[in-house]
Amino acid sequence: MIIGVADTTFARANMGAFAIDELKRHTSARIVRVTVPGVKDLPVAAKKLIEEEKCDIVMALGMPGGKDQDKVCAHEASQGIMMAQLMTNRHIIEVFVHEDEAKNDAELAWLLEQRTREHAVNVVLMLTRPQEMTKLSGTGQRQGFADAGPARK
Ligand SMILES: Cc1nc2c(=O)[nH]c(=O)nc-2n(C[C@H](O)[C@H](O)[C@H](O)CO)c1C
Repeated sequence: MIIGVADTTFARANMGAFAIDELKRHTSARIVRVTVPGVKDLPVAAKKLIEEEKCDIVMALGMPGGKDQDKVCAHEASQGIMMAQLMTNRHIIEVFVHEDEAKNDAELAWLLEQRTREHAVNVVLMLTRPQEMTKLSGTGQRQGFADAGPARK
């Protein structure tokens, strides 16, 4: 099994390093990493990891900024990532932390790491123990901030 990790220099933390550290805690799968400038470069990076590096699944890690043009970029990048998934029939787990989700730098640093790590666990489960994901179905999981939990009647 091979896991791809694509991250960006635009992000304000080393999301790739967090992902690889967490993946290694849960799997001995080979990991291939690539770093690109920004989120709009992630779709082709992920597609190349799948097609050229034979990755079974890819984490696409990015941090959209807080400006309007950043949000447009992020939307375009998401669409590209979805297209790459459909073209390759492989999951590309998009891990985006929007800069304005956090109330300050400290919270942003924490969120960039926490969301990345929690999605790395998802990736390992999806790849190696998908039945464990099914056990979590409908439980209101969130990555980073607190889980929402299941809705109650
Ligand atoms: C406006 C803008 N905003 C972001 C952003 O919020 N987050 C990010 O990771 N990258 C951004 N970029 C850079 C583009 O994603 C891309 O790297 C360049 O357009 C070069 O292809 C751009 C150009």
